Amino acid sequence: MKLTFIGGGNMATAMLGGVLRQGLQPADIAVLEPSADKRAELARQFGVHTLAADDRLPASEVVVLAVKPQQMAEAAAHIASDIADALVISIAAGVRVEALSGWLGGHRRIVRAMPNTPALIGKGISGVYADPAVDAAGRAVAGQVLAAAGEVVWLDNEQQLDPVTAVSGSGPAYVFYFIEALQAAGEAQGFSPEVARQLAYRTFEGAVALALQSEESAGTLRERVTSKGGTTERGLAQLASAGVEQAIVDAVAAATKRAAELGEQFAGQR
Ligand SMILES: NC(=O)C1=CN([C@@H]2O[C@H](COP(=O)(O)OP(=O)(O)OC[C@H]3O[C@@H](n4cnc5c(N)ncnc54)[C@H](O)[C@@H]3O)[C@@H](O)[C@H]2O)C=CC1
Ligand SMILES: O=C(O)[C@@H]1CCC=N1
Repeated sequence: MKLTFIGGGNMATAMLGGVLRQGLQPADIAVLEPSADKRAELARQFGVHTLAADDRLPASEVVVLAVKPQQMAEAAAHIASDIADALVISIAAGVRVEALSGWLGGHRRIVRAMPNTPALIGKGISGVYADPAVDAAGRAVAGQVLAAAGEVVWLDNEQQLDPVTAVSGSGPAYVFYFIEALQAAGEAQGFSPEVARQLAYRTFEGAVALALQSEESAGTLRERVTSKGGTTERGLAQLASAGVEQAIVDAVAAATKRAAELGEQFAGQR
């Protein structure tokens, strides 16, 4: 499979890690990236072929659009005459199939996906939506590319991509935020940064591994940690009185709204 990424930033780098680990050859992958420094780094790190902003696209079966929403119109217009019948996978937040199709000269073999950065180590999760014009073979190819990043959840309508973006696309940032806070809290109690880091990181790793393996809900596992009259009860009461659960609900609602705003912003643009 010949695969070309448009944009070689954070997310393309994360996905490259996944597809190479799955056995795709670096010689079959090209990345179009305007920054010379990033091109050099991509070639060094992955051995893939790199293209500068003005270069024409090589013949590709799959083209992954991995630029920011605000960069998409220009990036798509640049490749519109080179994509032939390639399957185009956009990973941009918000930007809808209609807008992409317009910038790509009416192309309809378009899949939208929302992966996340753990793709780099094959532990991502992607929500995926295919335009009805994409046939079963196209969906299978998209599934194969995204499976390299981790688990795949197919969506049957495009709107669902907005809350997927808010929950799992942005989600690693919420988790890192919590890890940072737990580490800082350990340091505030007098531990060195190294020890506080070890305590916080291993706690996350262990709790998530336990939750994934367990038949019990996260709520039941939480109750098992919480002894009556003990320390966890006191700590959780503090989280509840600070409204942390509602803050998480509000964060996801705000991120969903932002994804929808991005969709509106680029709808109907030519
Ligand atoms: N970072 C994340 O966790 C996730 C990001 N996304 C989506 O992935 C897309 C890319 O995000 P990041 O990788 O974080 O951004 P980034 O800024 O790291 O990467 C974008 C890259 O595109 C390049 N670029 C700019 N204009 C270009 C053009 N006209 N043609 C080709 N390349 C161009 C930039 O030089 C940059 O290296 C965004 O649309 C975002 O919504 C999706 C899931 C997760
Ligand atoms: O923050 C963003 O807009 C992108 C989409 C999901 C994660 N990063």
